[in-house]
Amino acid sequence: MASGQTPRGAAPGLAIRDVGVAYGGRPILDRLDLDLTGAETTVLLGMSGVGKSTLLRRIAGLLDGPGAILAHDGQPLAGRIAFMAQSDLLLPWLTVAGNVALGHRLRGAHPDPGRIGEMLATVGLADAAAKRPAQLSGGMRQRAALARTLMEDRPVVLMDEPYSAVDALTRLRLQDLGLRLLAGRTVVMVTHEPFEAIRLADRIVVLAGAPARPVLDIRPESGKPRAPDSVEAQTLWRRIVEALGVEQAA
Ligand SMILES: Nc1ncnc2c1ncn2[C@@H]1O[C@H](COP(=O)(O)OP(=O)(O)OP(=O)(O)O)[C@@H](O)[C@H]1O
Repeated sequence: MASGQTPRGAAPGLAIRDVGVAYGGRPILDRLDLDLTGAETTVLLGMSGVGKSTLLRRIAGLLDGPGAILAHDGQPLAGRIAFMAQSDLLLPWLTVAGNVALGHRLRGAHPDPGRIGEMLATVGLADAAAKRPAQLSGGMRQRAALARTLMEDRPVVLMDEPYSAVDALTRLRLQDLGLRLLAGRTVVMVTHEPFEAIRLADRIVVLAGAPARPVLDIRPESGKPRAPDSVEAQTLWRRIVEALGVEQAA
C-alpha cells in the first residue's frame, strides 16, 4: 500500500462552533454550528454563492472571523489539514514531481523521492513526473493536484470541487481514485453536483440562505460508491434538489 493511503494519525472529527464570516459587512456565515464525524466524507452542496467555499476556507484557517474550528480529539488542528482548492493551482514552471513535492519544499523539507514516485504511480502519473502542467490533460492535472494533496498525508482533507474540470468518465475514475485514497480520512468536499454527493458521501449537508445554514443533513444508508439509478439514489436526489430550492420538472 502506498504510504499516501494511510493517514498519519487518527482522523479527528471537527467541531465548527459559532462560526461567522462576512465580506464587506455582508455575513455569509453567522453563528454556524456543525459537527463533522472523524474518518467520514461530508459533502457540502448548495446554490452557487451560498458560501460553501467560504466555509471550507474558514475550516482551513484561510479566513478570519468569529467562532472556532476545533478537533474532537482536543488536539490542535494545525498541521493536520490538507486543502485542495477549486482550481488545481499547479505551478506552471515546476514539473509534475516538483508540484507534488511543493508543500514539503515550501516548508524547507526534503521530500523523499521514493515517496513522490510512489504517489505519482498511485494516481497513474508515473510517466509524467518530468512533464510541466501545460503538457497534461485536465484529468491528469486533477490527478497531479490529488497527488499533491495526498503527499501532505494529513488526516483531514478539504476539497473544493476537486473533480469538476473533467469529462464525465474521467470524473467517475477520479472519484473512485479519491474514494480509495482518502479512505480513513476526515474529508469535507464541496460539489455542485448532487449525484457526485450521492455517489461519494457518508453524509450530505445542503446549505441555503443568507447567512448560510444547513437545510438538509442526511446519511445515505448503502455503502459507497452508490450507483445513480438505485431507488435510494433517486430519493436522495429529490430531497437534495428540493432543499436546494430548485424547481423540479413535473
Ligand atoms: N473575497 C471575497 N470578497 C468579497 N466577497 C466574496 C469573497 N469571496 C466570496 N465572496 C462572496 O461571498 C459569497 C459566497 O462565496 P463562496 O465562494 O463561498 O460561495 P460558493 O457557495 O462556494 O459558490 P460557488 O458554488 O459558485 O463556488 C458570494 O456571494 C461571493 O461573491
